[in-house]
Amino acid sequence: MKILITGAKGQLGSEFLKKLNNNNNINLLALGKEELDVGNFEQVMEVFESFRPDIVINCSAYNQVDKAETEKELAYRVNAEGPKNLAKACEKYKAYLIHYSTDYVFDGKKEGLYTEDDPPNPLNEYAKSKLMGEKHIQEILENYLIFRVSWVYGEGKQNFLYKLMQWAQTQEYLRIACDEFSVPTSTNTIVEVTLKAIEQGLTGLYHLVNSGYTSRFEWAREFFKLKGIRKFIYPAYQSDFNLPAKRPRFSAMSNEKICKTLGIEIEEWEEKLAKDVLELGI
Ligand SMILES: NC(=O)C1=CN([C@@H]2O[C@H](COP(=O)(O)OP(=O)(O)OC[C@H]3O[C@@H](n4cnc5c(N)ncnc54)[C@H](OP(=O)(O)O)[C@@H]3O)[C@@H](O)[C@H]2O)C=CC1
Ligand SMILES: Cc1cn([C@H]2C[C@H](O)[C@@H](COP(=O)(O)OP(=O)(O)O[C@H]3O[C@@H](C)C(=O)[C@@H](O)[C@H]3O)O2)c(=O)[nH]c1=O
Repeated sequence: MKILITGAKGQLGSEFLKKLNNNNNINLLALGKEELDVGNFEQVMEVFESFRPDIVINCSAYNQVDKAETEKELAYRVNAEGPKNLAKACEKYKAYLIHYSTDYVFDGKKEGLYTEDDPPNPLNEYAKSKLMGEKHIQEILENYLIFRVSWVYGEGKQNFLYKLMQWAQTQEYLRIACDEFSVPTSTNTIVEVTLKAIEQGLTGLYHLVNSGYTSRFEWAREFFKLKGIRKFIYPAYQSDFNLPAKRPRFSAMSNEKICKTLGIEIEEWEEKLAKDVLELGI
């Protein structure tokens, strides 16, 4: 089986590589953005023409939420045009496309966990570009799987835990939002569940997150406790930070649909975080 991974140098792409690299049944082509720019349609078609993948796992993204407000064109190129190009190529070469979207497609006004039936209403340019990416895929392809994930962390830098470690080194105490809620989700969980879904040839849109939900403040406290870092964390409000992009206050999603469909349980975020800190040194 031939699998193409795009955005392979990011935190999710790297986790897939760790898992799939030594599998003799898989012919893996993992390309970073220098080798394959998903926003370049001709380049995408060239890679498909020569490699002819059966499965494409799109880990590429423009993920800088605040910068996307001003670098709008680039954000849409990667997050909307990229998936569109990949979907067109998958349609032509009969490949199965796996793609990732975000909890930020929601506005955070629901009083409960978001399900796949809830209407999106993105608040910022990053989220609008990601929603557009979802829509392009759904319009072009039938053989696709879109997973909305949230607050992703792994062995990379594009995550909140990495930022916390940086802040802890440079600030006397931390001020962390206690009014912003979602689900911290491990790249390891995302890879495991994605591979199970691929095995079953699942198609459609699903929410894929660890179980439970929390605030940024509690997430930070739990993380520092697990790391043995004694640092005072002051509960602040989202509005204190005056960030360029608006973020939903409560975007926690339910993983019930994917769990029921695959007949699995997904670990609570605290348990998974404890394991990741211990085993991976996150
Ligand atoms: N990180 C998070 O908190 C969340 C992530 N997601 C989604 O999960 C998926 C995986 O994200 P994650 O691994 O965390 O993100 P990363 O930012 O770690 O990885 C994304 C990768 O895509 C690369 N990339 C950027 N532009 C292009 C391009 N034009 N062509 C090909 N590759 C490109 C990036 O390169 P470079 O860094 O050099 O620009 C980076 O290596 C994405 O779809 C993301 O939107 C959803 C919710 C939360
Ligand atoms: C500067 C600062 C921010 N904050 C809070 C408020 C703010 O909303 C939040 C921003 O953190 P980040 O920039 O890491 O978060 P952000 O990049 O918005 O994280 C999101 O990334 C994208 C890719 C997603 O799809 C989402 O699921 C989510 O993971 O942190 C603090 O608590 N303390 C601080 O000192």
